[in-house]
Amino acid sequence: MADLQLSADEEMVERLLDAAARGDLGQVSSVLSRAPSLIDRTGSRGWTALMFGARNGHYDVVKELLDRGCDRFSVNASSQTAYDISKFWGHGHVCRLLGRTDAPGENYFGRETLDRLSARRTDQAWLEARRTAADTVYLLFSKLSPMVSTSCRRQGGQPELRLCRLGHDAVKPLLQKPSTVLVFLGVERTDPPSPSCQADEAPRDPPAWFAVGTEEDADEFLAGGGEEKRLFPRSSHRDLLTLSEDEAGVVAQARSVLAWHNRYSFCSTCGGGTRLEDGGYKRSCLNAECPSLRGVHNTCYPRVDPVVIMLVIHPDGQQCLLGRKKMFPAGMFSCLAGFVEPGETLEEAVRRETQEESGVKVGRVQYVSCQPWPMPSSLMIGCLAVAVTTDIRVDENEIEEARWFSRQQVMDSLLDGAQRVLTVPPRQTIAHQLIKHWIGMNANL
Ligand SMILES: NC(=O)C1=CN([C@@H]2O[C@H](COP(=O)(O)OP(=O)(O)OC[C@H]3O[C@@H](n4cnc5c(N)ncnc54)[C@H](OP(=O)(O)O)[C@@H]3O)[C@@H](O)[C@H]2O)C=CC1
Ligand SMILES: [Mg+2]
Ligand SMILES: [Mg+2]
Ligand SMILES: [Mg+2]
Ligand SMILES: [Zn+2]
Repeated sequence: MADLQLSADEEMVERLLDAAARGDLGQVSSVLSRAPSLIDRTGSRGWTALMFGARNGHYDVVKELLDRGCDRFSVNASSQTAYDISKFWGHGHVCRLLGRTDAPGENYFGRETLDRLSARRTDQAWLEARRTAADTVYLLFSKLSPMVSTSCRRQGGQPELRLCRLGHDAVKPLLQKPSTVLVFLGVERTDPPSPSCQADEAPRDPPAWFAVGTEEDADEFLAGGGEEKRLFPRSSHRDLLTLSEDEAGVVAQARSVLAWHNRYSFCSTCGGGTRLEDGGYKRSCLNAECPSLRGVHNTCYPRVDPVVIMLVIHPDGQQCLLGRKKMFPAGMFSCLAGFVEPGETLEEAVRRETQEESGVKVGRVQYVSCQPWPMPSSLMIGCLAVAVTTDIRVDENEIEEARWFSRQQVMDSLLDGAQRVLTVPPRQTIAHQLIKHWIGMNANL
């Protein structure tokens, strides 16, 4: 009986997906009126009805699915949303309907979920009151790895990770250890108070968030999760990419600052001991004679390392230059990248790193968007660059191979097609977004 029900469901899903792909609004509405729960069901390679409608530019179908509350952010096996698909195939009217609620140019790790309230970092009394407030959220990091819980819901085959939010009581013993680092991350963003609020009611501070960092194993915390399975992921590069966009933004901030504390416990000018200040955003030298305390004391603040990352376009406009490092998985190629050096403009860094790594000379450089990359503190500055020469000679210390790939080859890889000759990095990387940006620049695709 259960099998029969299952196959009846599957048949309905097939009918729904087929109707969405054909633009048959009547059929889509009729299936969903009878079985509303099928709205986000997927067919082969994770395609939903919304994606099929978006792929073929069926405005009415997309609108109907959105009105019925479908999940506009679900991704297929190639990590594309319905928006990505409609943009890729040039259906501008459907793109506008699907409208992005994220800011233009926003990348993974880039979302400012909290209000950092940096002016409050020096207000000791306020910080102390927030530390012990009942609604304060603590994120625990052990050896720079955040404590997360796994959910049953699977996204692209991987379990979804969520940050564990602890209260003050849970972390109190840890906060008393001198080696523990505490960083004030900010407060939750709230809507402005509604006019119905009593004028004489004092506005309450929104919940504050702190990051607690320890270099010790903190496995005793893993047991406190009840039903949920808690863990400290050990592969930061891979596991951190499975957080939600909101949580990834908080982790980018917290992990970078904690990594700085971890590596800079002593004064870099005189080697003396240091004291934590400004809610964990400053380390001042304890030696009153230290030059780091006079003039510009920028050594006291967390570091950010600017890195240019560039998609270099062939002078014919139809190919792009991608390279692979030895450590990349087989078949994966990515944009070239390199650290900006002191006294260098972004444009010059793009030209220098491209020539060093591939031998290709670059002319015009255009900024696209940027991405904090908290492993440990890079700021990836994404650019498109136009090559003026095409011969490739790789720097084998850095790059194993670099090649020109045609627009079609890149499209096949983004769509996970059978003709794929390369794999591009996952959607959470700015490299992926730059590649997609270039493909999307041609509206006829
Ligand atoms: N989000 C994304 O899409 C991508 C992110 N990245 C990130 O960009 C960063 C830089 O790219 P990469 O190609 O390695 O850079 P580079 O091409 O500049 O080469 C890196 C090497 O240069 C040396 N180096 C020079 N200055 C610095 C500095 N300030 N910090 C660290 N190393 C420095 C290091 O050598 P040594 O170790 O011998 O001292 C390092 O191995 C990496 O951290 C990488 O994780 C890269 C590509 C894609
Ligand atoms: Mg380099
Ligand atoms: Mg490089
Ligand atoms: Mg370099
Ligand atoms: Zn000092």
